[in-house]
Amino acid sequence: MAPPDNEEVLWARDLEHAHRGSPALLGVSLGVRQGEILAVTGPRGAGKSTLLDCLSGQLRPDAGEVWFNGVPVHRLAPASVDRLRRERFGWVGETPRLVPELTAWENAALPLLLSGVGGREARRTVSEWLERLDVADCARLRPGALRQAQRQRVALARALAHKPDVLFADEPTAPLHRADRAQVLRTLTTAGRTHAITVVLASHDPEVATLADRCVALEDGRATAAETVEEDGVPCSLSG
Ligand SMILES: Nc1ncnc2c1ncn2[C@@H]1O[C@H](COP(=O)(O)OP(=O)(O)OP(=O)(O)O)[C@@H](O)[C@H]1O
Repeated sequence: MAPPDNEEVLWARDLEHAHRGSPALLGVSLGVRQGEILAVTGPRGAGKSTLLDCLSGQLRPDAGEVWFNGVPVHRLAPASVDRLRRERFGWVGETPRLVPELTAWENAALPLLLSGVGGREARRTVSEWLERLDVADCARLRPGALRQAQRQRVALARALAHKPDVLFADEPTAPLHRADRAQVLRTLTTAGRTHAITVVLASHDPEVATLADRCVALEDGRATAAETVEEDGVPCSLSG
């Protein structure tokens, strides 16, 4: 069955998944509108990462459906999932996985170059993102010479430079100090808003909800609350 609401770029119904017999998702349904910033909150082990993995096609759920723009992600062949993820999705995780032999600029440009964008255009686009993310002066350095916060910003530039339809961010600020955390979160959500990129942002930090349009709270693999965040940034509850 196709998703009922065409405004929802991403739609999931009754998702269930267990890791080696241990249940991680127990019937989660949600929809994300084009350009919306959705926070997925909940304590450690609540199922946030499993949900993002299923939504982004990295994990095939045991049961349930995931649709992206009318495409049944849960039924796609691995090669089609890879293509979807490369061309339409961006991903930033807890640990910035950069190629150690490449400079910050080359790392951030990889998805663009792999998708056939010319060197000059890739250079311009990536330079703009590195500038926006305040790491332009690191462009020629390799990851080993960067601080963790700088590496995470480069990973963010890589995830955003090809202007994905959906950016998935799974605990993107977990390894950062408090000041860096706030700045990276703000940069990420601002980038989403100014470029109409849909953002699905998972974190156990309730502060992320203050930056989102809406919040889904998970607990023990179930959605316990789905709330619209007020303009003054009232966070959604964690317990429903
Ligand atoms: N690869 C795995 N093998 C076995 N169990 C797993 C695996 N990944 C997750 N789990 C279990 O599935 C449940 C949900 O984990 P998940 O990582 O999705 O939650 P989370 O909310 O993202 O937690 P965290 O904030 O700690 O990452 C937890 O009980 C976890 O221990």
